[in-house]
Amino acid sequence: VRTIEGGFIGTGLKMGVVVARFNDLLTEELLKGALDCFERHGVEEVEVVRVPGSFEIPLVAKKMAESGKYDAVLALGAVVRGETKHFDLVANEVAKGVAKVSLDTGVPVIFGVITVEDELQGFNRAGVKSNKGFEYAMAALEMANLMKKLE
Ligand SMILES: O=c1[nH]c(NC[C@H](O)[C@H](O)[C@H](O)CO)c([N+](=O)[O-])c(=O)[nH]1
Repeated sequence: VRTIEGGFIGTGLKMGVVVARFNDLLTEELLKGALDCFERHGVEEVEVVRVPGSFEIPLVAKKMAESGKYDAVLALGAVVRGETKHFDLVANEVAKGVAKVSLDTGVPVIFGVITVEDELQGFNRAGVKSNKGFEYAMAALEMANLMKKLE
């Protein structure tokens, strides 16, 4: 049986990150975790693009993926139910949009948008208990390497 897996070595990989400014107390922490992960795995080329909110992520992720400049695109955002009545709308649209971009372009786009009830839950995921940004960056490394192996 031959199993194919993507490793976590980042040298030679080009990573794109699109991060929402909305709830930036949370998203900047997610970004810090992701950049720490990339750096510690040897990624030398990372470009960070900021958008107003998570709803804008899919369009910019598509533009980045289509540019052919990145081995993977990491989408970071935080949708907090407490603040918005249209929590589900934003969260669902972003998830659907990110998945579509990935399939349409063939570039891994990692869904790193935390959807939480309130800011405290958000902080728990953005560094207090764990940093989901680091974890999502690991998925980006694995997928970037895996796609190269499947070529
Ligand atoms: O990233 C977020 N954007 C949010 N809204 C802004 C949205 O992403 C767009 O930027 C805005 O609708 C303009 O298109 C949020 N809320 O509404 O609460 C949120 O919790 N998180």
